[in-house]
Amino acid sequence: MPSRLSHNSYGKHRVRVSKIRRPRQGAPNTERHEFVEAAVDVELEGDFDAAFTNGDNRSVVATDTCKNTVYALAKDDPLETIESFGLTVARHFIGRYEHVSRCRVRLTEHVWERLADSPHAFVARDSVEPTAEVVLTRGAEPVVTSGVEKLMIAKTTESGFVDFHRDDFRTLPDTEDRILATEMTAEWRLASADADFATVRKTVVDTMLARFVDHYSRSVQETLHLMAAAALDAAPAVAEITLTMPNKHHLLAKLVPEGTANDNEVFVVTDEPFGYISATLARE
Ligand SMILES: O=c1[nH]c(=O)c2[nH]c(=O)[nH]c2[nH]1
Repeated sequence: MPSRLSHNSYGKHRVRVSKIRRPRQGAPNTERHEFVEAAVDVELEGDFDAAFTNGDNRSVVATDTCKNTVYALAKDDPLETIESFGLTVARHFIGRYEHVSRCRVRLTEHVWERLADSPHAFVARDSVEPTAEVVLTRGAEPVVTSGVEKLMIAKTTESGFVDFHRDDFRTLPDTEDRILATEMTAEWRLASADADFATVRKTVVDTMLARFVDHYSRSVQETLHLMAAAALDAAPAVAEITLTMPNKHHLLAKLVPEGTANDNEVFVVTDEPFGYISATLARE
């Protein structure tokens, strides 16, 4: 069967790195540390066809080398944000290897919060994972997309779902009062790689959360759209935003003994199947 290699990429995923930023003053147990942790995916595209089609590895920068590179770059990069470290990694691969035409770096941060104002103790309280993706194509500007995963939000009223399509496959009744719960993923593409990533991140997340609270939700679709539109309005540095909201259903529990009332108090929480709602909003 004749075939053509139409696309290929390779790299190392989940290179887990942490860094202590040390002010380098005072005794080791008194200096005030900053502690950051991320998992880094590196993917390369370029002149690698021969490795796939001929077993010719001469151009292959080993995935093990990709892993070593992440740790080597973390020594000198302050890891100020996952976006800025992603840019450092992508620029390294494009700068050093002429046969690499595109480098895609995806990072997920594991957030450590300072504990009890200690100079060197931290706690991870939050399920939220900040994410970033940097795609650098040779000869082009880097494209930076920031995001969050596992942002768990819920409201216990001010949500309903009525008047949806009627046919003989529908069984779900209209409801004017239900729990709306989701584990949101958001990704926002920055118009420029020079953006102040941390400030934009705070603006986007705070704005979306405020919008989640401030209205009666007629559907996940409407709420998602309101949140994305508010984020675009509040953050001019964002060119496009995609939100994904799985609908984590809380279904009214049928209580025993038979006939016991359940006045919207006790619910069965279901994982699967779940509704899956997603949309992208771009600036006009
Ligand atoms: O907000 C919702 N959107 C839907 O599309 C949907 N479908 C469903 O069964 N429940 C819900 N809720």
